[in-house]
Amino acid sequence: MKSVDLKILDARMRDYLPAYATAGSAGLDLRACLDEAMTIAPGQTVLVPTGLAIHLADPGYAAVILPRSGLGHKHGIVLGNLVGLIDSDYQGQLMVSTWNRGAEPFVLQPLERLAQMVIVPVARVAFNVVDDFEGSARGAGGFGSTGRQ
Ligand SMILES: O=c1ccn([C@H]2C[C@H](O)[C@@H](COP(=O)(O)OP(=O)(O)OP(=O)(O)O)O2)c(=O)[nH]1
Ligand SMILES: [Mg+2]
Repeated sequence: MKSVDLKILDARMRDYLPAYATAGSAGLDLRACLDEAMTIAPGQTVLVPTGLAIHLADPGYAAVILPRSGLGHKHGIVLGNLVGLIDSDYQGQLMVSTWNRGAEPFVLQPLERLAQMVIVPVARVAFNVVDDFEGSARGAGGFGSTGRQ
């Protein structure tokens, strides 16, 4: 398993480090590093600190922050940026843009798990500018061009 440097920015997080819940989990839950409960009104977006920083260091990796399915589906708590992308050279605090897209106020509790982070491999490319592409089966056929069945 790859080792990633992690800084604990708030001492309370020491006992709540992100961990895989099961041997097959892809996501690491991120918690709300809050001093007190916070009510997020319908339609409101708040930036929630996690009390943690990571430094992936290797440009062949990134982290993505995704909603937790239960919070998103049942309570409308998703991400203001839809998906958060953590660059391999980012060393600042992991922040969760938290959007209540639901119809009811949502009370976010201190240390509640509010989003999840997935570490992903990244292919970085150099562009080769051309006038024409080599032919492909799809060509420029776009949305729906292969039909529905
Ligand atoms: O949900 C998120 C998204 C991003 N970040 C941090 C890590 C990321 O590396 C940095 C910049 O994010 P991004 O590149 O998506 O934002 P930007 O608006 O393009 O800002 P910048 O000009 O800093 O690149 O902010 C978070 O902590 N949480
Ligand atoms: Mg950017």
